Amino acid sequence: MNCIPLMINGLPGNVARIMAESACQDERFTLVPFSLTGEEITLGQVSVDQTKITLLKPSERENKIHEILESYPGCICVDYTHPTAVNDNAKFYVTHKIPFVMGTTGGDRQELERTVKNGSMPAVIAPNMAKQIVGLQAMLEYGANAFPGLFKGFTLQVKESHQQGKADTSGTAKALVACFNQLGTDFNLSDIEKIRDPKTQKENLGVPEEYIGGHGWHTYTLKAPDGSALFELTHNINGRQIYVAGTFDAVVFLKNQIDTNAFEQKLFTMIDVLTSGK
Ligand SMILES: NC(=O)C1=CN([C@@H]2O[C@H](COP(=O)(O)OP(=O)(O)OC[C@H]3O[C@@H](n4cnc5c(N)ncnc54)[C@H](OP(=O)(O)O)[C@@H]3O)[C@@H](O)[C@H]2O)C=CC1
Ligand SMILES: O=C(O)C1=N[C@H](C(=O)O)C[C@H](O)C1
Repeated sequence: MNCIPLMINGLPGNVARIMAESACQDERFTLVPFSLTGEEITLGQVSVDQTKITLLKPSERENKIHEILESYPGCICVDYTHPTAVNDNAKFYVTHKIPFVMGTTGGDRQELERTVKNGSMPAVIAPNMAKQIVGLQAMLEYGANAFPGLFKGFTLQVKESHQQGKADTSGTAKALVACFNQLGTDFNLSDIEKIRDPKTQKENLGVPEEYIGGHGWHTYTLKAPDGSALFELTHNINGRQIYVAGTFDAVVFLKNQIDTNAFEQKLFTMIDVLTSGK
């Protein structure tokens, strides 16, 4: 397979950096030496491995993108930016006919889906790229479709803990709540408990010190109305490395879509990627 040119957007952010470093070590990809960044970023360049990556602010990117696409034909974008950037970035990719993986959470998700469906290139959008969590999500979706109302009358409590700088409520938690509600709970997204205080994370939850700055710990608790039954689902992720393999599978999945079909379907999730087995 020829190397896929990969443009990782969101540098110098935390997840984008791990993706870019991992892409440099992965012979399936060529890292494109440009990255979309935020308007406030003062850095002009960052170094990843031996590669110098030029950062492009929203006000600069239109002038540069044609040259980038000419130099890196077949380029695929990976977006780990900011919830406030999701919709504009998606429109940018669609306008320039760039297939993309949207790992960034937040924004207007319905508008995001419409943007992709009205475009001409495929995209994978998922609030969680960790394959094991995607699998768990698929199992819950299966359960919700097969046994709707199974937990009717049960109460649901949702707690998610992330690094203090996380801008939004966990997109993963929101996606799982949708399954639990189909299973019969009546839970409002605004009742998700966001834990962002490092002291609480360390002392009450037991998040290891070295991961206070980068973790995603989630617990969903279902209780029977009379208190006689309790079910709990927990997934605790330390660090961010786990998101790399799924993201890169999504890129290869998109490349296969482009090579093999006429894009009847443009919008894909990580469950599609996992199901494809590629
Ligand atoms: N799907 C998944 O599996 C996962 C998703 N995520 C999601 O990825 C996103 C990024 O997380 P994380 O790296 O921790 O966040 P960070 O805040 O560390 O990084 C985000 C970066 O994006 C930059 N940015 C802001 N606006 C734009 C813009 N318009 N275009 C491009 N870049 C921009 C920020 O710049 P500035 O600092 O100036 O704002 C910052 O450098 C979050 O939404 C998070 O929830 C995280 C992990 C896994
Ligand atoms: O910001 C993060 O860190 C994460 N964001 C995603 C989310 O909002 O669910 C995925 C994971 O929890 C890490």
